[in-house]
Formats: sequence, structure tokens, C-alpha cells
Amino acid sequence: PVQMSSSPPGSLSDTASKAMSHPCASPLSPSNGEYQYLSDFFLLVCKSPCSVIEAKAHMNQSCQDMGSDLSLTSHYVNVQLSQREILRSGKNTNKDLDKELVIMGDTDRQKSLLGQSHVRIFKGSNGDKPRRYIMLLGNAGMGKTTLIRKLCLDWSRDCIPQFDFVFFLDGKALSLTEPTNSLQTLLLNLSSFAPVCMDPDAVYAQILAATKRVLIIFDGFGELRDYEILLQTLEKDLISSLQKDSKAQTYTVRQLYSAILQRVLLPGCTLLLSTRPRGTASQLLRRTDSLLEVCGFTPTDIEIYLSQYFTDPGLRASALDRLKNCSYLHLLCWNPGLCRLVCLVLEQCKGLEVLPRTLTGLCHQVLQERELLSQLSSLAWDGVKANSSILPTGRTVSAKLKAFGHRTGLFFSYHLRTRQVVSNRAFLQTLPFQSGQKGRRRPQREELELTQRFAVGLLFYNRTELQRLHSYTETAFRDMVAAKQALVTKHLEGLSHGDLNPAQVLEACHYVYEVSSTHGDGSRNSGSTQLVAHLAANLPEVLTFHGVPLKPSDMFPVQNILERGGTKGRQFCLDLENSGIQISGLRSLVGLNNINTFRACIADVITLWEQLEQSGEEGLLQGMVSKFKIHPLKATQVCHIEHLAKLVNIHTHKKLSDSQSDSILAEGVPAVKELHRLEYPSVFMCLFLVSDNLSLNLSLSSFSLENSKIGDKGAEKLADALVSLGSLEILNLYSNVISDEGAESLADVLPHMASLTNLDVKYNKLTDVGAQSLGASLKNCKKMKTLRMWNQCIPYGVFERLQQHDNRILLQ
Ligand SMILES: Nc1ncnc2c1ncn2[C@@H]1O[C@H](COP(=O)(O)OP(=O)(O)OP(=O)(O)O)[C@@H](O)[C@H]1O
Repeated sequence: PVQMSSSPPGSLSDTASKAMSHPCASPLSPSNGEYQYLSDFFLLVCKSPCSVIEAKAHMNQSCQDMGSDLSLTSHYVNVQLSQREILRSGKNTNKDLDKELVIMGDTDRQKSLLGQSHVRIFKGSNGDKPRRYIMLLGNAGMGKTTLIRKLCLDWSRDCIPQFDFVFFLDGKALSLTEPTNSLQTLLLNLSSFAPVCMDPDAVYAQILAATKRVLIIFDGFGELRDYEILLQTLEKDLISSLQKDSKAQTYTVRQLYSAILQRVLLPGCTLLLSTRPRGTASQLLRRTDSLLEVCGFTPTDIEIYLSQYFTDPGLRASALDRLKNCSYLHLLCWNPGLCRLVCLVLEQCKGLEVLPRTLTGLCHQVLQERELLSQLSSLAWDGVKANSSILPTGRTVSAKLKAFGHRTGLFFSYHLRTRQVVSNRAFLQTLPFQSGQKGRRRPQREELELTQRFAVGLLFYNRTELQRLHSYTETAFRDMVAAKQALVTKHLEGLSHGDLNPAQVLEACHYVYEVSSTHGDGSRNSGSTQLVAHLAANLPEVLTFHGVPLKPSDMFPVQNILERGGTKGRQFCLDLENSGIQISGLRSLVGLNNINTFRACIADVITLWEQLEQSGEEGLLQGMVSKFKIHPLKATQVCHIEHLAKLVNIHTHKKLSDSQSDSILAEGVPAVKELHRLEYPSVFMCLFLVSDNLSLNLSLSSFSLENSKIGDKGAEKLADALVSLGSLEILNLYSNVISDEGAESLADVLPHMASLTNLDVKYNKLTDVGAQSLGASLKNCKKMKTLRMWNQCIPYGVFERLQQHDNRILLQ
């Protein structure tokens, strides 16, 4: 195939073909379908300019490597991407991106998946215009870089035909600070996978001629902040000089990256930016037209990964078997990076050795080679001192060390920034929850959070094992460990559990899980047992994870603590709403028998009920129906009302499906019957409620539409629906831009609302006309106790008169 890649002399592509050399070896072996490849290749030769063909052939080779002898073609698992949304318009927000993202329930997440073809990344939904500024989100190890490499490979195989050129720009290149680059050298020399060019000018001209057919991918940026810095406004002089002569080799990588990201250079190209989702992202959000997230491995993906990793059928079967028996490791495999480490460990412990049961145990097992680890640490420390994550050039790194670094993933994708723990004070500073104040701390970098967890776990780890990593004498080591263990115990036991925010409660469960289960031999350190017991006894009874994204592996430590609490007779009420927990995790947690009540995404709960019904688990279903609570409900998205409508429908029909036995839902859904208060802050939702006639089946006593901009039209529709809310006592329409017209609609319906006692229409646009209609209507409402209607446009005199007639009318 390599020989076939140059075009016949005199062909259209001949000149262009001279522009680039082809440094690649034979791309495919005969067993990989040589004939198929040849014919595709001929097709390519016939229709594309040769530089494009060469770039593709080169890309095909260079993006294959996944480290540790794994290749993309043989080891890639097709993962899903989900489309994410942000809560508000996001235009002027300075909030952290992870707080701005709408957390979807599992059922909705499945609906938002893009499907297997990555080509859809660039397409707008429902034929919208193509996406041009795309953010790819995912925590560490979730597979962003790997997915990008796969995209590049797909492009090289002509599966993404809308792009002639794809360039991969790495954040690490920002450490090159000399002003010696031009856009041309950046793309053709510095970008990863760039082909070697014989005539770069010709290729560059081709790129500039059709920037719409260029895809630029940014990867390897540690944090969102790194992009935000690049999006700070460029100086005018720099912009004009870049626009005048982008070929002058006088720019730094940073300036060129900024100019591309700000659309000064290559303005029509498509940009794909990968990032972990923590930190503020106001500048980025202003520009982005699509937010995608890598979803991680499903249980089926994990099986596929293992079967590709272990090619020997015997090993494969036993590896799978052993993993399935090790629940926590299996859950960790949701993260592909950790899945790779798990495979490494499964490979190491082929025999009957016990597998690690915690993250600490897993990492320790992977990093067991003491000599190599200390060499790596020393390299890392040099890096920290030099503020660089690039391997120092002056140091010789042995092939063995390199292999170890690559195998463990430390050379490949992680910054080696470790902190040496020097004193107890310094160590204490690395412990969690230092400020103790609710939600006031800056969000931590993900790796710091994991390091803390790992550090705490290590302290309670098998001491003989640990000592192998140290050069202290036995006594000195024992004393040091004992002192630090005491410090951690005191710290964790001293936490005021009631003051911890939901994310901190989760972290506490993780720490305690790490310290409690690290011993592979089944033995337990008494200190760690004490910590588990203490946390289980002190967790608040109403345990909320509201708003904290829960990963599959998060639920295991929580379950562990809750079960422990159960053995001591503790009962819990769980709030898992707005946590995105997977349905399997929901089932494990709320299925525990010491859960009194639970809240969770309504759609997910219905899906779980349906699953239980199908599997015939009637006892569990019964329990989950009776423990589920939704009162009071705050609907902040349209989907919340759609979910409620579905639940009300089940309640009215008293069954999940036709085949269901009548007994379980004979009384309907208790959660719906108990829903008396609904907060509903958006006009769209209000209209939805009205149109769906949901109200007929709800027995609400309190309904708040505060600050919902419902206006006169909304008030009119609402008035129609209010008649059917027969139990409504309190209606809050505070600040809703309702004027006299809307007030008229409300005035008409008030006498028909049999239970209404309190109405609030303050801070609307009522004048004396609207006020008088409401006042007149009040006369026919015997049950009404208060009507609050202070509005700026109502003259004070009118108020006074109305109040004299009816003292139920209140100013405040
Ligand atoms: N789809 C996949 N198929 C097979 N292996 C994968 C896949 N995704 C990730 N991996 C494995 O997980 C490891 C970590 O993935 P990757 O480096 O792509 O994560 P990342 O999201 O870019 O992480 P970071 O934010 O730390 O850079 C890879 O080295 C690879 O071995």
C-alpha cells in the first residue's frame, strides 16, 4: 500500500504529491483486509488532492498507539457521547462549569446519546447548522484523548469527509515560549500527527484556501482555566500583525493558540476542545455551540475491553469472572483509564491472589515496583521544582523505567506533580474539608481530591507492604504511621457531619471506605474499623446528595456506610435528586432495607419500577413504590413536569403496564397523593402544566410561580387550570409581569376556587383598574384570608379605599 500511495506521474495530484513525504510503514497487514484497503485507497487517489491523502495515511499510523502495546484498531471500545446543556443562558456567568451543567437523570441521558457514529459530533441536531465550536468534557481518564485519536483515525479512513485537514494541538506545547513560530510551522511542524512536508508552502496554501474544511483539535489542557487565559482579549497590534502576515515566524505558541481560539486565525475552521469540566468557563461558554461528554464504559463495554485486552480465551474468561466478583473494581471500570489499570492488575494476579478492593489497593498494586517508583518520583520532584511536566532532558531514563512509566500511564497522560509530605502540619494541610465552611471553597483539582483519598487510604494500608516503599527504620516508620493515623482519625472524627455539604459527605464516605477495606488479607486495622463505625453513627438521618454528580463507583462506599449504619439500627432518608445516578446504583442504594424514604429523578424511578416489574421482583417494587417521595416538588426544567405527568398517569391508571398485577398500585402512587406543594419558576412549565391538564389529577395545596414572568397570557391560561385545582389553598404569583388584563382573568376565577385562602400578586404591573377587579371579586370568596397586592402602579389612595372595604387586602 505504501508504494501505491504516490500518484501516477502527470496525474492531477502529481504536483501536490511532491509536497509531502510519507514516513509511514505499511498501514495494514494482509490479515487486516489488504484488498479492501487497496480499493479504498485507489478511490482516494482518484478524488483527493495528494497532500490530503498523505496527511491521512500519516495520521492513520501515528494516532494508533495507546501505550503498553495497545493499539486503537485492536483495543478501542466504541464509547457513547451525551449532549449536555447548561442551566442558564450562560452568557454572563462566572460560575463553575460543573455547577452550570444541567444534571440529567439516567433515563434522559440515554435519550441524549449521540449514537455510535462519532461523525454526529459535528452535526447539529435536527438538521441545525453544523457545530463549529465544540467542547468535549470528561473527567481524568474518561477517554477524551482516546476518543480524539479515534476521530483522527476515522478521518484518516475517510469517514469524516467534511474535513480535508485535521490538526491536533496539544496544551503541553504551551511550555515552548520562544517567539519563533508562524501559523504554518505550528500546524505543519508542531501539531501532533502532522505529516512531514516537502513543500509546506503548497500545503499551507491549500489549508488557507478552504479553512471551512479544517478541523483543529485542542487537547492536553489540564484545566478549563488554561483555555480561559487564552481567550483573554488579544492586543490590537498583535491581531493586525497576525492577519497581515501569519507566515512570519515571530509568534509564540500561546499567541497562535489564542488567535485560533478567538477566531483571528483560520476563522472558518471547526474547533474541538477537550477539557475536564471543573473551573469557571465564562469566555468558553460564550463561544461554544455544543457541549458533549464522554460517558465512560457500560458493563458491556467493560466486557468488550477485557476480551480485547486478554486475547487468550482462558485468561479472558477467568479475568472476567474475577472482576465480576469484585464489585468495587468492576464499578471503577466505568472510567476507561481505571479499567486499564484493573486489567494490568488482573494480569499481574493471574493466580489465586486476592484482588485489591479499593482505589488505594489498586494503585498500590499497579505501582508495586519500588525501585522504579522511587526513580519516577525523583523525576517528578525535579519536574515540580522546575514547574514542568516534561521529562528533564539532562537525565537519562532507562528503557525499563520508560516501559514502567508507559505501562502505568504515568508517562502517557498524567502530570507527575506529587507533593512530598514533610511534616505533620504540611500533611494536615492536605486533608479534606479544611475550611469547614459550606460551599465556600474553590473547587479542588480532581487529581488533588484523588490524591487525598489515596493518601488517607495508604496510611491505613498493610504496614509491611508500605514499609517496602520507605527507607526509614522499622521503629521510625511505625511511629510516623501511628502519628499520622491518629491525626487523620482525629480530623475525621472531629468533623461536624451536619455542616458538611453533600459533596463533602460523599468524600467522607470515600475516605472511610479507603481506610476500611484496604487489607487484602481480610484483616482490619482497629483504627479504621472505628472510623467506619463513627461515620455510620454520625451521618445525618436525612442524607442528601442533591446536585452532586454521582459516578457508578461513588455509590459503593455510600452503600457500605449505610449498611453499616443498618447493623446498628440506623434508618436513613436519601435524597438522590439531581445527582445523575445510574439506575443500577439507584437500585442498590434505595433497595437497602434501612432506607425509610427516598427522592430521586422521577423518570429514573419509573424506569426502575418497570425493570422490577419485568423481572417479577414484586416485593422490592412494592417497597420502592411506598418509599418514594416527591413532596415538595421544585420543577426547574420542563422535563421535570414531563416526568411528573408520567407519574400522575401511572397514579391515575393505577398500573405501570397492562401486565402488572393490580395489588401494588391499587391505591395509586402514594408520592403523588402526598404532593401538596409545587414550585414552578418558568412560564413554559406553567403552560405545560395547563395544557397537559395535569392539574386535574393533583391535590396541590400550595402552588408557587414566583418570578416566572408568566404575563397576562400566562395568567389567562393559568386561570383556566386553577378551577381544577380543587384543594389549592395558597397561590403565589409574586413578580410575574401581570397587568390589568391578567388580573381580570384571575378575578373571574377566584370565586370558583373553593379552597383558596391566600393569594399573592405583589410586584406585578397592576394599576387601580386591576386592583379594583380583584377587590370586587374578593367579596365573593368567603374562604379567602389574605390578598397581597402591592403594585407600584396602584395609587396609594386606591389601596386605602380598598382596604377600608375589605381588610383581607394587605399591602405587604
Ligand atoms: N474508548 C476507549 N477504548 C479503549 N480504551 C480506552 C478508551 N478510552 C480510554 N481508554 C483507556 O483509558 C486511558 C485513559 O484515557 P484518556 O487518556 O483518553 O483519558 P482522558 O479523558 O484524555 O484523560 P485526561 O483528562 O487525564 O487527559 C487510555 O490510555 C486508554 O488506555
